[in-house]
Amino acid sequence: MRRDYIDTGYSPKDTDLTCEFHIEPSAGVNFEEAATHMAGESSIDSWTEIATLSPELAARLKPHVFYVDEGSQTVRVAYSEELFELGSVPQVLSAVAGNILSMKVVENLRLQDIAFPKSMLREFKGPKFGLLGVRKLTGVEGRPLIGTIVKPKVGLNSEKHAEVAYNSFAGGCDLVKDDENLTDQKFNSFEKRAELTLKLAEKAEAETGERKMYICNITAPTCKEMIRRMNVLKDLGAHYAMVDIVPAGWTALQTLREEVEDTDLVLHAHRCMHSAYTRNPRHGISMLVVAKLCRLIGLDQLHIGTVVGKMHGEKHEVLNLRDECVLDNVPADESQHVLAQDWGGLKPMFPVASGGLAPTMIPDLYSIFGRDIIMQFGGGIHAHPMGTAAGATACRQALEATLEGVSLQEYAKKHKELEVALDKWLKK
Ligand SMILES: O=C(O)[C@H](O)COP(=O)(O)O
Ligand SMILES: [Mg+2]
Repeated sequence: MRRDYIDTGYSPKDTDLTCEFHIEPSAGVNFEEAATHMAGESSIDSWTEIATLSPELAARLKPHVFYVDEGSQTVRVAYSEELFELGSVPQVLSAVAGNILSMKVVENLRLQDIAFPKSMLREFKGPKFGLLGVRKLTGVEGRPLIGTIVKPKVGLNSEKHAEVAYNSFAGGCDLVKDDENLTDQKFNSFEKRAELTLKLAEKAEAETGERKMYICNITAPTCKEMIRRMNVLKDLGAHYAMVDIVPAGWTALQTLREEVEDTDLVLHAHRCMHSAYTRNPRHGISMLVVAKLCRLIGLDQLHIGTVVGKMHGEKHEVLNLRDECVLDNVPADESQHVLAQDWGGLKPMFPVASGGLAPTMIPDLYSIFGRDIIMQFGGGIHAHPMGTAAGATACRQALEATLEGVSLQEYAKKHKELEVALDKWLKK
């Protein structure tokens, strides 16, 4: 063993950042050796003994692998806070999810969770609005929010896009958002779409007496351009902006969060592309880590999966994400690779279920997530045989039925839009 990083007698300090990893050593490498290499490479060490690393420096900054379970291929490592730039998500990831994922000594390696110390939490603002702020802004209390994604994902011009959004609002949607791959294309420019859609959101508000929020995607090639788009939205009177968190990157998210201080926009986080590194259960970074970084940085709403829809993710994993979004104190759950996290007063995020949902799934969604969830329906609204507005109405009817404890079939007897939705999506 090159270094004494395996230290199962060590108790992590309050100021340590701790990580849980799943490790599969490569053939011929023993488990503790792989863990030692991984701990060293993610902190102070190199592939060979380095003369420039004095015993004093190593003693002060060395990682402590304080939990080792070869059977479950799990280790936990405590890192001194001194190793980190406390307010920098990119720097933390360059350390604990950086070179180590590429090392030959491991066949597979996955960062399962990071527990952040208070000293680090203090460097981040967390969400400006979060769950309670969104409830206040939308005026929706005591029930899940209903949202949609304008479909088709891309291709509609700005006028048509705004019209589809208007129909969704008029039918009963609280929120209407862009799809992840709609940004600023020739057929539908950012500026024109934002202007027309926000105008029709206002019209729908006046007609329905409900708050109607349009969530425009500001994902762009540079942070400078994203900030410009945020300011365009602010000047148009918008309350929201959406960003594709993984394609845009962590530095961009931290930059946008700073801009929220001036623009006062709620940040909706679309997690598209996360599965490039979260889906393989044996390698990469878990979605739990992604969710925690989003809360730390201060995004307000985050897609966490659907359980019953089209997106990958077992119920227990999705519920762990939900808990990490909303709880002030997350208890440790060894079997789920969840470390305890006291969020130190950072506000909860509003979890979003989106992808492959139909109004017929609302009772299941409600029993899985409860009331603090944003339910989003794309195809489940725009494919309604009576059109978009009826699709949105069917969702509101299904939610009313669920909240009243009435079956959808019973409620549909007096609610045509729901009846048609059941006919389409239940009898297939
Ligand atoms: O961005 C999303 O969440 C998806 O576009 C949802 O669309 P769907 O409901 O049609 O799957
Ligand atoms: Mg989408």
